[in-house]
Amino acid sequence: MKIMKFGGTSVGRPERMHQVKDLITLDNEKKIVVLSALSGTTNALVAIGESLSSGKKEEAKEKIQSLHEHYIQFHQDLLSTEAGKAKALQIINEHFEFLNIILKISFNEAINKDILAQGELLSTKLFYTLLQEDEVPAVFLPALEFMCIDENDEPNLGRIGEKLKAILASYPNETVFITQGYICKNHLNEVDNLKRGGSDYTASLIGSVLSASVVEIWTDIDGMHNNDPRVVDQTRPIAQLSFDEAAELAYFGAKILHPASIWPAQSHNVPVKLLNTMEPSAQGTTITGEGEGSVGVKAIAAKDGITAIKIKSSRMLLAHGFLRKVFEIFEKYKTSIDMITTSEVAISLTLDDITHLKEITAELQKLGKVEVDHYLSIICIVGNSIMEEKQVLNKIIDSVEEFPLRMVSYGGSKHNVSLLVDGKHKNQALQCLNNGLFDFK
Ligand SMILES: Nc1ncnc2c1ncn2[C@@H]1O[C@H](COP(=O)(O)OP(=O)(O)O)[C@@H](O)[C@H]1O
Ligand SMILES: N[C@@H](CC(=O)OP(=O)(O)O)C(=O)O
Repeated sequence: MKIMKFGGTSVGRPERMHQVKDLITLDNEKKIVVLSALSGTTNALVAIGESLSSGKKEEAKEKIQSLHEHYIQFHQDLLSTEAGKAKALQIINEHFEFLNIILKISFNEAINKDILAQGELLSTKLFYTLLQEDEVPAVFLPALEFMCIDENDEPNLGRIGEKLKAILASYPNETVFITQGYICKNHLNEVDNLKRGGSDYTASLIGSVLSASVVEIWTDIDGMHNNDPRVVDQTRPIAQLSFDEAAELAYFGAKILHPASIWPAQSHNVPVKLLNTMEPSAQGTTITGEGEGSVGVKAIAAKDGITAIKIKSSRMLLAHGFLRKVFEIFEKYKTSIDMITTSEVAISLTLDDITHLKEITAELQKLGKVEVDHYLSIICIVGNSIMEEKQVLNKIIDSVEEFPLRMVSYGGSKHNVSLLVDGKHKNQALQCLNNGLFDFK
């Protein structure tokens, strides 16, 4: 059994959906095909939810109308028979009728989650209609029947596995199963989701519970690049990464992968491949337990919107138990820390979730003087045992010498060096690191 996940860019145009159909029918291996919403759809649904939450019903109505028109055009280009088109139109109209009904009722967070789920429901149903039109045998597998998260929003692997295996057992002879990425049920049995970009996570969770042969993430680029191709000139795909390297890159901003999508595959040692739907023969990136191979810098990623907190106290570090008190405050507000450095009189740490910043700083002020800086970026340089490579830190520091460094984290893991810079310097710093650390001759 293999898992093939196709992102929004791979299903966002009718001709690309046809390519996806060709790719999933190339071999006879049993496969679960996980689809995201058409590119742009989840953003549009988020915008509809925002209009509704601020009481702007007319605005929401216009946004629903314009998305509806997009789908009407899409199905006409996707399908060729009158029967196929009629079926697709009926699906589209049902989902947009639902959105229009929501306009008339009072809005809340649970309804918002229902709105966000429409994208993946539409893409999978339209794709399934295309398969039916072309007489490709396949089973439609509703993710809401097996994908679930607990009261801490964590996937419940045991239950997912049990439910999914029970459903699959009723189709012993079928080879192609189509399901939705991103969406799930929560502990209240309401529709929920795995957070933005979460279809990769769906694929990896399924791959893990079924001990799949591989999880393939099909997207619009030929694998994980050594730097962010959206902002850096001259980047190249990396053929091989270890799970740890890939997890660090995803966590620190490499948009090609959802940050949580590595651990499920890693826990069952299922290889993950990043492949290009538009160029299926390209090698892509293979992520396994043994990415080890060559020592050295492999890639750079960056995470924006970081907040740094400095706690200064002359009574501090020599007093044992001080760090525990600081960490307990973050634990109380379920807020995780990314980077941390300490000195004799101060601790600096970074957060990307500032939902509870006010409460956290109020409590930290009881321990010392607190300074808060916003709009920072963490740049993460990842590679196998990079600390063993001579001069690596020198090269990194030399490359970014023109930018003030707010924090440097070295030694926390042998795979990673992290720098904290002002967000306005991020793009330039990424380019300078690319020039200083990689050879493009
Ligand atoms: N290090 C990186 N390597 C490859 N792609 C990256 C990297 N950092 C950012 N990206 C961006 O990630 C995009 C693919 O992710 P995404 O848009 O979520 O695709 P999909 O719609 O298939 O889920 C690429 O088009 C690329 O611009
Ligand atoms: N459609 C969802 C889930 C997702 O994973 O999308 P993509 O695979 O296009 O990043 C989102 O946009 O967040």
